[in-house]
Amino acid sequence: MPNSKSVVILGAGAWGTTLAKLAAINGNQVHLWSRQEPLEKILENNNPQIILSAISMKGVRDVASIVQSFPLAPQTIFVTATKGLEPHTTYTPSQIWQAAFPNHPVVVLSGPNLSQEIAQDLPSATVVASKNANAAQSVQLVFSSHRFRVYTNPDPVGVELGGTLKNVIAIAAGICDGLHLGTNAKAALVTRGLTEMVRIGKNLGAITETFYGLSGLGDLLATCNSPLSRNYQVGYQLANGKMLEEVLASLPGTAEGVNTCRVLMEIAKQRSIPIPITEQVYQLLAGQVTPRVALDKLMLRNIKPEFDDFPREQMW
Ligand SMILES: NC(=O)C1=CN([C@@H]2O[C@H](COP(=O)(O)OP(=O)(O)OC[C@H]3O[C@@H](n4cnc5c(N)ncnc54)[C@H](OP(=O)(O)O)[C@@H]3O)[C@@H](O)[C@H]2O)C=CC1
Ligand SMILES: O=C(CO)COP(=O)(O)O
Repeated sequence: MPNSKSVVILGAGAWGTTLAKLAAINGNQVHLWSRQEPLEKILENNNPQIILSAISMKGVRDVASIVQSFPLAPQTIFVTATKGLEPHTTYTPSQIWQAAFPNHPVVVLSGPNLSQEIAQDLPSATVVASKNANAAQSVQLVFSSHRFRVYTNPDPVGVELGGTLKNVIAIAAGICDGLHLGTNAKAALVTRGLTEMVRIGKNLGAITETFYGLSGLGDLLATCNSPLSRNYQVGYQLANGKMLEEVLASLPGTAEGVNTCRVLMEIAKQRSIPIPITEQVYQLLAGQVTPRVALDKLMLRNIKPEFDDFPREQMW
């Protein structure tokens, strides 16, 4: 294949395995790494043009520092598909990769991508975002197929935060469905959840419009409406009376929203950003409130205008 690339995928979990298949379908030479094997051989023998990380948030920094110890071609592109935030530093995965490899292009891949559906060959779309347009376009070509439509976007911060912040709202959506609160409640929750995502995103330097695209609203809808989502499952099972430890132990894979929620509360406190839904999810995960009390606390907040920053000329 003339445009075939050497692609190393780090993390042989649900998402890494699915992305490896998508890249292989297009004739790329794909090498999937799980931490049971030595990374050295894969990196040294294959001269990767693209290194994609689908590692859970908790492993990103360690894996990035292992990769740092190997010589790489200067044009090697890093792609990150992790949806999480690092505790304490509050870094996003792409910030960790960019800090470890300051001279390499970094691309964020994120969208409404429940891996089980993609693995069944169902149609799906995603976004690849980077400050480096050429790098984003290269990654777009690697993964685009008749079943996986890949868009480029110049706002990596917004794309990455969309995929990360929606996980907390998906926990809340699972609670909403687990309590059988109805379609009106779910619509209100998801819409106000998007408002929280935009508020945090803008504060962290994202472009607002990005949150209304695939990686924001798109992923929010997919994750808040699917029992395939691990984050949704956390909320649903908590609403049905299970303990958090019990839910996490039985979950197939990682629910990043649990840790993301804790990190978001730190960010919101430092920057005085109001995020009431996230705050109730946080208190629920910490065992400080029951689902019903969290609901009442949200419904009984002070009444207020719908939008924080409606255009001045449109106000009364
Ligand atoms: N599944 C999905 O539908 C999607 C997932 N994502 C995101 O992708 C990321 C991975 O998700 P997913 O594949 O589903 O999760 P899984 O739990 O299935 O896999 C997690 C992966 O991370 C690796 N890992 C975990 N901790 C460490 C560590 N300390 N050091 C090295 N490797 C580690 C695991 O390795 P090992 O197997 O050796 O434990 C495994 O390869 C998450 O951030 C998730 O939000 C994004 C889009 C879709
Ligand atoms: O990010 C995802 C879909 O886009 C996967 O969601 P979960 O991690 O909640 O399963």
